[in-house]
Amino acid sequence: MPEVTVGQLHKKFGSTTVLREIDFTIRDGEFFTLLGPSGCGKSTTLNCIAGLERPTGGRIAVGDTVFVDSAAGTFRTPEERNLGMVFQSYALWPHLSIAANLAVPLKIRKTGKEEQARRITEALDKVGLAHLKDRYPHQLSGGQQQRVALARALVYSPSVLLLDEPLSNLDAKLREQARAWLKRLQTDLGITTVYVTHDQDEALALSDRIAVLSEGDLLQVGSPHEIYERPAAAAVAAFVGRCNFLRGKVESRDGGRAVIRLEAGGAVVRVASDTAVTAGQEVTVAIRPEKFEVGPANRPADAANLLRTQILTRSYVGSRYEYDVRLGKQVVQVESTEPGLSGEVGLAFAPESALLYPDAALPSEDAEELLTLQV
Ligand SMILES: Nc1ncnc2c1ncn2[C@@H]1O[C@H](COP(=O)(O)OP(=O)(O)OP(=O)(O)O)[C@@H](O)[C@H]1O
Repeated sequence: MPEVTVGQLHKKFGSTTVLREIDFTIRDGEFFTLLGPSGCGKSTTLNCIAGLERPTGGRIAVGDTVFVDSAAGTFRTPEERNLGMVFQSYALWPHLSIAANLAVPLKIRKTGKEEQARRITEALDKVGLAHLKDRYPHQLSGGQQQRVALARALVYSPSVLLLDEPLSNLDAKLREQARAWLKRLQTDLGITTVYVTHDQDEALALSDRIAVLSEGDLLQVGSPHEIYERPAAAAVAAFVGRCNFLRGKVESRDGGRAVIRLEAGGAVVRVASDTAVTAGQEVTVAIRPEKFEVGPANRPADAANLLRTQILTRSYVGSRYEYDVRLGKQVVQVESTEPGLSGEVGLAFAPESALLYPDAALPSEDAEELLTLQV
């Protein structure tokens, strides 16, 4: 299976730029996910790889085969690319049986009758539906239709599998089962897969690596662990998982740590930082809700950073409790297995478990509104 290289990919619709110089390489056999909020350009990127959109600039290649090279005027049609594609809508032909649906791409490729039958059985076996080959799409559940769509994309042995939100039409429980099944299938087949989703949990669970897009820019490419633990930008931290953003001003540096006075509550905290920040600079400190250790408000502050806060509300979410706490004029989200926290509490966090972004801008106005108390 080949690598997929996308270089300097640029796309405009009319005068609107929707992709700006996107660069990534997908490794052989990798499950690679394009993740980001609605409208960030995920589907456009996938469609450029599929050949359904013509990029305004850049280069796309699979192995040694160049699909697009804008500078050289190269553009291969979707049929010439031999990629397997599955859409959210499945796009099965309702008047054709399952076997006949799978035969369509084989007929287009002029595959012989016997070979067609062999490939159809093999592809349906892969998705566990060979016994339903004579049924029609409306006689199958949503989950089964989605498997048929996948079998139809695999039946002609594509070099790469392209999946655009394929699980979005399934209900929550089925979606989780389908996710595990899809991951097993992809691992068994070892097929290079490009997956589009706006669902961060799905991206974290399925992917070998994730590319996070925002408004046409590629913000970060990394393993799920890197994306969650070391987000390259505040916007990545905000989009993947829950995160608190605290504004502050750098007072000094202390070795590999920045000493910061927080705007909310006025506490002075230390945050590990490789980024060059200087005294007086405005920064944003990002801390995930599970990185806080909750304890008494009056314990000694020298062991770790300590924020004195007040519990506002508690929600039970099954495995843990989520608390909203007040820090100055801001609401901070905290996770704990302790059921009975109330009144004043101290939130401790290690300098290494917070993230520092060298600008005072919160990722979005929505986030700011959500996190600020109206007092
Ligand atoms: N054919 C088109 N003509 C004009 N604008 C388009 C066209 N297709 C997409 N766009 C715009 O390009 C931007 C990126 O769209 P795209 O579908 O790639 O986003 P996305 O991240 O896949 O979002 P979603 O998850 O909502 O599908 C959006 O602003 C969208 O409105």
